[in-house]
Amino acid sequence: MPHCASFLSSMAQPNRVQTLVDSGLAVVPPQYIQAPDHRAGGLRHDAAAAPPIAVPVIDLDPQSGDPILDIRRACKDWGVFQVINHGVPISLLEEMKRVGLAFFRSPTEAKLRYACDPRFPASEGYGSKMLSKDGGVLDWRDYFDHHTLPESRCNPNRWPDYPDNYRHVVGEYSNSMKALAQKLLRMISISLGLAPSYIEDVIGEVYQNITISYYPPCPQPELALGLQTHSDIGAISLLIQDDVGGLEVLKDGEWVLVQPLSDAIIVLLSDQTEIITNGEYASAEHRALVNAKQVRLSVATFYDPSKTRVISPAAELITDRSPQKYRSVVYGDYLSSWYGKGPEGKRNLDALLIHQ
Ligand SMILES: O=C(O)CCC(=O)C(=O)O
Ligand SMILES: [Fe+2]
Repeated sequence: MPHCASFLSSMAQPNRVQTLVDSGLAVVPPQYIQAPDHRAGGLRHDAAAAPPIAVPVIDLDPQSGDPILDIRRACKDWGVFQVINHGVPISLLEEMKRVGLAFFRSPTEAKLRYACDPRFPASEGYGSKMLSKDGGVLDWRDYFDHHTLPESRCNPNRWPDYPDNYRHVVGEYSNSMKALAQKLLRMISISLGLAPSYIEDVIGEVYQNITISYYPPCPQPELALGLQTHSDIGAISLLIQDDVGGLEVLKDGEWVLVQPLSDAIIVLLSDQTEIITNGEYASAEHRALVNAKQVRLSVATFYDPSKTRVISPAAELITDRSPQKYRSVVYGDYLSSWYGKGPEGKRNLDALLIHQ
């Protein structure tokens, strides 16, 4: 029975936002409508409304001076900054976005060959719903998640094989992001007076995931979010975005748009860095807005500890004036709680707070 067969195949293929949009949707389905106090009102493309404050841009070129002081200030005041002259070829940033977009522009059946397994959170591949819990508001986003490090979990055969150079580009991009994350974590450790390798030593063997996010145009952008408010879970995230704009970070209670800069890489401090630094540097709360007209694409590289690592505040940063703020946590436990409950701002980090 054709009717039955098509019903079964739609059951087997979880919805993607892009498929909904391609079906000619004029309104946002109820599962994607945010509660009124979570709504962003959509992306305001209003040239006159230049932000009164902007996310810091730090030049990493050693000829331009010592960036450690700038990094300290940006980590303390923002938890997010953009870096330029970072050593990663701009052509590689462009190529990474280009192959990602080509994958999302390919036919649905071709994309579904790489569908992630919806039974497991953060499973590799093409997906849309990130959290394992049911009933939460859904993000207006599709994604492709690649497991890139350690080598034992990296299998490029599970990545798209088109365009021809897709797998090669992701491999090169992974190497470049690893080198940049190591450089930044060393600078961040130094900026706190810790040994340069301090944060890397706590993290242990690195787990790196590269997630391409694809945000289709949204018929009612004022009602939905591309990605709900969250801070990233691991140690540090490196993000590139196209020129559409939509990433916002929370700064002193105000949402600030991260201005797209084609040669920059956005650095977001994540929750484990907040714990290790005993709250000296807080992880960045951020969200992604959608808009009615344009597709938006970003590529996030997450640099995270191994699941068995115990993450604790650095003893060197605990003093009488700054007592221990967080309990220690096994990273794998933190991860399970996050994927089970969802972010809701920073609730998973708040659960570790030691109340003085
Ligand atoms: O698309 C963006 O700008 C944000 C992506 C992000 O925050 C994430 O993947 O965790
Ligand atoms: Fe994020």
